[in-house]
Amino acid sequence: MTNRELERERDYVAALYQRLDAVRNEAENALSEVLRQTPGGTHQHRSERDAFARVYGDRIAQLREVDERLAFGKLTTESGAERYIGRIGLRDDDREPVLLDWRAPQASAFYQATAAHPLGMRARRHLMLKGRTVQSITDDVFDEDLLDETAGGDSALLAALTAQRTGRMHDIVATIQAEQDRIIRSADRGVLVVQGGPGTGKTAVALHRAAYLLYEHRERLARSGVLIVGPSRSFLSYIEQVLPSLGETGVVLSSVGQLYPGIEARHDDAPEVAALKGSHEMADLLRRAVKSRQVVPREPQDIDVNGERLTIAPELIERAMREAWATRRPHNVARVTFNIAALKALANQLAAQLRARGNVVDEGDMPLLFEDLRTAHDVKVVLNTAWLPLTPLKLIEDLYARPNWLASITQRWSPEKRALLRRPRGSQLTISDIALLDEAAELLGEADVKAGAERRAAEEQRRRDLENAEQAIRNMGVEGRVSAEALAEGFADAPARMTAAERALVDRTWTYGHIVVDEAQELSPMQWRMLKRRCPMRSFTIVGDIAQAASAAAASDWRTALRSLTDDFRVEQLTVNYRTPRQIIELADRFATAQGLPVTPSRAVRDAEHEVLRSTGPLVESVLDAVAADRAIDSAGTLAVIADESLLAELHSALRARFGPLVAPDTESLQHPIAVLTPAAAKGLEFDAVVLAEPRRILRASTRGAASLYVAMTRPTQRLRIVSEETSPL
Ligand SMILES: Nc1ncnc2c1ncn2[C@@H]1O[C@H](COP(=O)(O)OP(=O)(O)OP(=O)(O)O)[C@@H](O)[C@H]1O
Repeated sequence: MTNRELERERDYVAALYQRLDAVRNEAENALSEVLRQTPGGTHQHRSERDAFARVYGDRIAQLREVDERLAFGKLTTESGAERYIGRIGLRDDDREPVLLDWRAPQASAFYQATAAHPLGMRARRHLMLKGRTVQSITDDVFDEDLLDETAGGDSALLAALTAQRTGRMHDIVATIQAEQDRIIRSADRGVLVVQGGPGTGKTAVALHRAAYLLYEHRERLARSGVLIVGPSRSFLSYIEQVLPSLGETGVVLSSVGQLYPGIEARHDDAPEVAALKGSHEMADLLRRAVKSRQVVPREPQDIDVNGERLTIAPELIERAMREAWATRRPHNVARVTFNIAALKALANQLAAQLRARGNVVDEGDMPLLFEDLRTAHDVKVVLNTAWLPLTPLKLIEDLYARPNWLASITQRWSPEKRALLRRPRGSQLTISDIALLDEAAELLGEADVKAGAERRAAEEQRRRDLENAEQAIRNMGVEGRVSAEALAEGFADAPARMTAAERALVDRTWTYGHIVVDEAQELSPMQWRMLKRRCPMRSFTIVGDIAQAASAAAASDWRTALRSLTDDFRVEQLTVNYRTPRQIIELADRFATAQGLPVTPSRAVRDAEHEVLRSTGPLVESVLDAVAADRAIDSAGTLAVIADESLLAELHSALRARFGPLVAPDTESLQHPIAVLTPAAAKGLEFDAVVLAEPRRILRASTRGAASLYVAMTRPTQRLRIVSEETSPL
């Protein structure tokens, strides 16, 4: 029976691949057709041709991405109808669906149906493919009458969980579990927090949810974009394949250190500095800092305008300032109002002065006087001293590098607290600085009024491009096959041509349709403020584990953590650990609970083949031995040596000397079988095996040492070895 079933599935899946090839051919033919059209005609024609070529090119690339495991499941309904589930939807020549996109509502029973709640289904079948061929099938039967005909066999989930890790995260589309599926498909509005212990699939769920939302709200989100924020660059490279493999390419991935366009911060400050920079009070401090750059002079100022002496009274400056403040615009924008108000008042004063000396000055002369004053050096100096144009970088650098100024705006701070911010100009920006720069940019506004106007013009152009694209699609008769948004992106002249995702990355003021934040427990109030500005509609998926919060600026519960974002959020819990075998997670949870961390207990789906091993002895030697012993068990898997920063360099060079090119060249890379990492760099990642070097050192490294150690212990999918010089706290 099983063989017959297997053959049947092979035939069906083979037909699906034929269909995929046919669709791809269609796109390739359409592309060649477009490219064959002779260039020439109007600029508009050429631009349309290029845009169509780009859209078809993208479609072909997308169809290539979904080749692997195109179909992975089948539902049999109570009436006997069969629905195949895959990475994308496909229809046959008669437009009948032959493969359902996993995100379609009719596919949801594949993930949700159970024997107790079969949701109108008789059976669910998992199809395991190798290349384009079905290798095996496993069935869950919800109807006892069908038991005879079913295949049985290994669970697809266990096969996925025990598979060797490659250093890159894979999609879980074939084996999403019911509790995960509910979260993935929940409504996009508002703020959703997904809390779960390590390895419960939070990252996987977050990424699949992004893919789901893009499917469900394609039009809106293609225009505004989805942003995924992760803790580090190495984490982003770990997850970057997942969405393309689900056919989604337009998502913006960014680490917190990359959220300010044009700058990439890769290192953070010392914990107590990061905690201060991340705290709410920095928002007030920056506001005061900006305000302190709007100064009414104490004394009247005597100036010279083309040989004419003028005295500028402090009251004149103050009145102009009041006018500017009334606009409630940011500093640099309001400065324009200030300047105009001051120049007008000065022009009146100058006119009165000239008239008093018997000159005739009428209304027609006023623009000339205004212009004379605007270009006069002395006037510029006075107005700039009163209201200096500022860039975010200059404001932040001054704040750190000018202790007297800092003291003048932080009178209630202790000298020790101020000293935390002290730093010479030109120092490298840290991850914590990024949110401060962003806050400063918000308070300052566009320094260059022209740049603002150019941006508005570009937005207007994009709107027109979109209308033209819609028209071009109607003209070509390809409605529903090509999206106007994608086509419009191709209209821009080559150097400026950017996808929505690319535009979002370079534009600080871009607002996204949805933001996914991973390892969200680490974010500081200032970082949440920055993210709130990136999505004023507050449509967020926030995933994390409060017990793993290791950064100094992190909060210890979600309500406090999210205070700068919203009070109104819903929390979903994930409770099954898919990564870490029972023995390891039990040890880790016991340790974390004893340390007072707010652990969310999770149930492991499997037992380890190997118990947790402990060894003591001279550290470097013992680590080398532990790595060698593990390679003897599995020479092809991934292994991470995790240690406190202070031990990293020594361990890394010893490992390089012993294991050569198997070891990553630096302490960030993941593309080698053996990685050497701090707990912070290992955050969110996983390896077949972990060698944990000198846990006591990690525990004592900071006030959040216990959380770092908890993170480190929960990285392995198979084996954990704990190595220490003397006794270990574990
Ligand atoms: N339904 C599933 N099917 C197959 N694999 C799964 C499933 N859910 C999770 N996994 C796997 O479990 C591992 C852990 O998932 P993930 O990294 O998303 O966990 P996490 O909760 O984000 O962990 P951490 O808090 O440690 O960052 C990954 O390898 C993921 O692919």
